[in-house]
Amino acid sequence: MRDQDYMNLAINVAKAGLGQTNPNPVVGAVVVKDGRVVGIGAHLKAGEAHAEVYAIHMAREKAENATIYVTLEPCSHHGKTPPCADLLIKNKVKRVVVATTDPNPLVAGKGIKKLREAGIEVEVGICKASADALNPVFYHYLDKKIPYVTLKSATTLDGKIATVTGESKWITGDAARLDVHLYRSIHDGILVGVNTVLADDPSLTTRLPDGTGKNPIRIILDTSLRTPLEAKVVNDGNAPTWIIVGNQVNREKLNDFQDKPGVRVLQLNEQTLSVNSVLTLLGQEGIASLFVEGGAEINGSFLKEKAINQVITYIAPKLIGGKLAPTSIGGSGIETLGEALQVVIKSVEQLGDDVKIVSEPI
Ligand SMILES: Nc1c(/N=C/[C@@H](O)[C@H](O)[C@H](O)COP(=O)(O)O)[nH]c(=O)[nH]c1=O
Ligand SMILES: [Zn+2]
Repeated sequence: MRDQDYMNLAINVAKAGLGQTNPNPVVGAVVVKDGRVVGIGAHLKAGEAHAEVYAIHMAREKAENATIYVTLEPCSHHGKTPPCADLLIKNKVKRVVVATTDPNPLVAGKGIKKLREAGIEVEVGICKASADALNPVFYHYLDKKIPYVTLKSATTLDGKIATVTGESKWITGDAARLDVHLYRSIHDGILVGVNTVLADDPSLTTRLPDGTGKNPIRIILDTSLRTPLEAKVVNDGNAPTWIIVGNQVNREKLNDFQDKPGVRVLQLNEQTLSVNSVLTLLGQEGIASLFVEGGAEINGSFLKEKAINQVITYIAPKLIGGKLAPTSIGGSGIETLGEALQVVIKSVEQLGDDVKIVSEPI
């Protein structure tokens, strides 16, 4: 196997931590000695061991004179765990292959420098693009301190999210809906508007066939606190629910929700909720990744602010028409094509009968 092959293995191992490590990045490490893999590790949870620690621990005495492949530069600062660079030096690793350097100013280049000063051969840049593609959430949240926003919509071929009579269950099939639950399971928060709560009474939990998958925090944008007291999101206790309201909501209305399990009402000091204030608040609350499931009005407000980092579109092979049938993005809309949010299509795939398109704003 070549360096690239071992690094691709480390990249795949890193994916074990997806959705579990925020606000830390996912990282993978593979230790190779005399052409044999002797240690593998992934960072699984912020505050717990780093990928290198697991891999070196598994390699034991074979780590001496071995090569370690790490998807991100080994840390050199004393965070919640001792520096990995010191661990590699202590275990007399011979060569360190790093896919990409750490964007964290605390770390950038320091780990590599420490290793080289200890006489360890360090190579940087193998599979850099694939390694960077692991952590868009980490890079974005570190830089901006607001969540990385994925906007998801599910429409018919003619772009509708429901019929003129409001019927929407279901537009997409099981495979696409399962895919949505996989996204939910790796996100810190899922956000809908109160109109979706009123129309669908959604549970917004992760329901994977094997019953695994963590539930994201359910975030409801609800300027005047119209969320019904009997709604699933405030009664099922399956996941925390944060209802974000404007400053016109009075005290007794707020008190109605205080004994609801896991429900927090967060009041912003503005009459109507602006996307930027919501994202700033969620960033402060530690939400690094946000899955926006609409509906149309909410999607419209995120589009207006261009507060979108990734778009997941599911298209079902159905036509329902209807001038009044809602499309996936409502709101006041963008008036000129020149101001359109231009995206790059990253992938197109078939999921059952539906098509899934992943795109990212340029
Ligand atoms: N109508 C559809 C969707 N609809 C999405 C939202 O309008 C629903 O309220 C929300 O997914 C329900 O959440 P739940 O109760 O946790 O299942 N989303 C999809 O991917 N396909 C659809 O056909
Ligand atoms: Zn480390």
